[in-house]
Amino acid sequence: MTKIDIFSGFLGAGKTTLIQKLIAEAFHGEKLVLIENEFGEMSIDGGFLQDAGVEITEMNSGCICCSLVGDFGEALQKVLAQFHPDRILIEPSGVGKLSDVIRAVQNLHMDGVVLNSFTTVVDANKCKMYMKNFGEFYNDQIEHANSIILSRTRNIPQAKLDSCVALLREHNSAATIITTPWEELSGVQILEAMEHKSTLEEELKELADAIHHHHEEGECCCHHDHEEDGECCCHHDHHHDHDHDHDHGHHHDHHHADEIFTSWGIETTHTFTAEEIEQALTALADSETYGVILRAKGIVAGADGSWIHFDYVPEEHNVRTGPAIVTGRLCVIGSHIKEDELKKLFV
Ligand SMILES: Nc1nc2c(ncn2[C@@H]2O[C@H](COP(=O)(O)OP(=O)(O)OP(=O)(O)O)[C@@H](O)[C@H]2O)c(=O)[nH]1
Repeated sequence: MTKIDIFSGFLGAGKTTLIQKLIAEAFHGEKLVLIENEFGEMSIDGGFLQDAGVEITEMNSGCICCSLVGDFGEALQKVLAQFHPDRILIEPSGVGKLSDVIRAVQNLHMDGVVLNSFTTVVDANKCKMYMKNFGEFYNDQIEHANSIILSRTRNIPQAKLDSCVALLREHNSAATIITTPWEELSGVQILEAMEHKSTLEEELKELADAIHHHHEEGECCCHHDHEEDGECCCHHDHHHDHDHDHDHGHHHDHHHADEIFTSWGIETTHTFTAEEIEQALTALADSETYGVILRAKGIVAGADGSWIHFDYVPEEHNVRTGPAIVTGRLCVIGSHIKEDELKKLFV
């Protein structure tokens, strides 16, 4: 039996960090496959997972709710046949809807596979802001999680933590919520909370009902009403769909991630100093100039021969040295981002 664990969470919440901890501390002796569906031009990571002997399948094309159904099914079948893993870890894009991912997995009806857990990682400091600004995506991730794991709770003011938990509870009364800083917990403790069976069973039942309902309505995973043409928009090009909606003068309140979020990425042979990267990341907070930047990450050559690895989420960035990669690359994700201005910073 292969367990599937889904690790949802908004851009930069800490999904990869959590997976890393569980691999180091909780999944000992298990054969693991990680399927990543990054939003953006390229996936950037420091290679730690390969080092840990984890098979990685990347799916970098397209929106999760549509591409998942076909490509994802294929990717899953392939890794099952090839590796017979004990566990498949799925890390959907930070702007993917968890309900779409769960539904896509369930619709595959694969033998020998059990949906084991669906977890959402939440940055405790940004919960309120993201709920307000990106609720359609963010709240879906909260509502469908059977456990919610807060990141960055170490030095958070008590009142902020309380209000974060209260907000989460408004959207999900049943999930196990982990509020303890991860450093104080073992991976095994976290995994036990993730696998909290009773809520998972309830959640699966609710989802089964929802899927049944969904089929009755003749809707596809996009929640669009396709009665007019009887076809699921998943087979269409998204942009075509928009035209279609405009043509018929009706609008819907369901968005694809790529309608709201955009990404810009480059491969670069330029060298940078750590100070230059620091300055560039500090500048990203200026949303007038750059748009709302939600996430940036990259690995670029340092002017001194080292390699610079960096991460950015609003109000926080991290610049460090790390191993070389085959060519420098970086990626920026946000809402209404201004590529021309970003180029001035990084090109
Ligand atoms: N201080 C602190 N930083 C954290 C914590 N979790 C993650 N980070 C940092 O936040 C940044 C993003 O973490 P990731 O684990 O890459 O987040 P992700 O959800 O995989 O991000 P995406 O790449 O957008 O999918 C990194 O710089 C982490 O080191 C935490 O609990 N505390």
